[in-house]
Amino acid sequence: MNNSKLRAAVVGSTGYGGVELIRLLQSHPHVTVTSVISSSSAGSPIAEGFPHLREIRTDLLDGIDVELVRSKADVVFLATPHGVSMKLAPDFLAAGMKVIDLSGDFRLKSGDVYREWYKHEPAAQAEVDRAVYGLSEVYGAQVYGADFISNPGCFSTAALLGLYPAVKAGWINPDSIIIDAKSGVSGAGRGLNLSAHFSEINENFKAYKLNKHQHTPEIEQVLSEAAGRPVITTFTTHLVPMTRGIMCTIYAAQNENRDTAQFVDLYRRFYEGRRFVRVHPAGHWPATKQVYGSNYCDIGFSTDDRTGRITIISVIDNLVKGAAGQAIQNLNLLMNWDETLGLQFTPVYP
Ligand SMILES: NC(=O)C1=CN([C@@H]2O[C@H](COP(=O)(O)OP(=O)(O)OC[C@H]3O[C@@H](n4cnc5c(N)ncnc54)[C@H](OP(=O)(O)O)[C@@H]3O)[C@@H](O)[C@H]2O)C=CC1
Ligand SMILES: CC(=O)N[C@@H](CCC(=O)OP(=O)(O)O)C(=O)O
Repeated sequence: MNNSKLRAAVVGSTGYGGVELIRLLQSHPHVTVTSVISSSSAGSPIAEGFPHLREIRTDLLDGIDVELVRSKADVVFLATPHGVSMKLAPDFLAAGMKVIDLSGDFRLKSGDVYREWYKHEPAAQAEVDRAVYGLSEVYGAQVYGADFISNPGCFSTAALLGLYPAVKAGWINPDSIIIDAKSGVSGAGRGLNLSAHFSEINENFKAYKLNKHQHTPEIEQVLSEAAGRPVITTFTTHLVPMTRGIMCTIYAAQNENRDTAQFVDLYRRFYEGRRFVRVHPAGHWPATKQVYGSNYCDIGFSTDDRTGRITIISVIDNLVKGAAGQAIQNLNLLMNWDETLGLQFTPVYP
C-alpha cells in the first residue's frame, strides 16, 4: 500500500456500483482501495465472485465493522441500497470518515417527500441536511471541502444535466417538461430480479414505475431550485435490452422561439471548463454507445419552429457518470483535486 495515497473503502463491493468503483479506483493516481466490504460474503476473496479482478485484487472481503474500516481507510463509499445507507452513514461519519453515498437515502431534503416516494421512513434530518447533493457540474462548489456527499441517481444525472442550463436561463417553461428515459439492465443492480432475466428483457422494451419513479422528486427538487419556484414534471422510465447506458429524451415548450444553435451556445457557456459534459453541435444527437464505460454526459438539441418545443437528448453510462464515476468526480472535487483524476478514459467503442 502506498501511504501517501488517500485510503478508500467500498461497502457493497459485490454489487454493480461497488465493483465499478473498484475498477475505476484501480487507476486513480491519488487513491488506493484498502478495504472491499460485503455484508454477506466477508472472508471470501473478492476475485472469487468477480473473475475479471483475478490477479488484480487478491484481497479478501471485509465485513461491516466500523472500527476496522476506520483503521484501514479515510473515505468510505456506500454502494448500498436505499434503507441500508441511512443505517451505515451515521456511524462512519461519527468515526470521522468522509462518506460518499450512492443510494437515494440522502438526496431528498424533505422527509415527507422521501416517505411518499420510497415508501419507508427517511434518514434522520440532521444527516440529510449535512449531505451535499453531488451533481458535480452544478453543485461542485458545495462539494469542495464537504465530508458527506449524496451522489445523484442515474436517471436524475442524465435528466438534470440536460435540463438545468435551460431552466436556469428561463428559456423553457418548467411546467411543460416531459422526460422520456431509457436504461440498460445494469441500472437495476446485480440482485436477482425477474425483469432482468434474459428471456424477459431480450428483444423487449418496456415502461415501468409510471408516475411512481423515485427519481421524480429528486429531479423536481433541483429544477425547482433552478426555476426559483416549485416545478413538477412527467418522467417515464423504460428498460431496454442493453447492459449499460441511459438516454433521456426530453421535451419542453420554449418561452420564446430560439434556434438549436442558441441552445448549443447557452450549454457550452454553462458547462465551460467542465470536461465531462460534451455539448453536440446542431444536427448531431448523442447515442449511449458513445459514452459507454466513460464518465461523459453527451447532450444534443433540436428546436422546432412549428411547435415551439425543444427536444434535448442526454446520454450517460449509468454505472459511471450515473454512479461510480460521478462519485469519484465528487471525491476529486471534495479533495480539491482536478475533477478528472482517475476518470480520463475514452469510451469503449464499439
Ligand atoms: N446500478 C446503477 O446503475 C446505479 C445504482 N445506484 C445506487 O447505488 C446503490 C448500489 O446499487 P447497485 O450496485 O446497482 O446494487 P446491487 O444490488 O448490484 O448491489 C448492492 C450491494 O449492497 C450490498 N447490500 C445489500 N444489503 C445490504 C445490507 N443490509 N447491508 C450492507 N450491504 C448490503 C450487497 O452486497 P453484500 O450482500 O455483499 O453486502 C450488494 O452487493 C443503490 O443504492 C443504487 O440505487 C445509483 C446509480 C446507478
Ligand atoms: C433499470 C433500473 O431499474 N434502474 C433503477 C435505478 C436505480 C438507481 O440508480 O436508483 P437509486 O440510486 O435512486 O436507488 C430504477 O429505475 O429504480
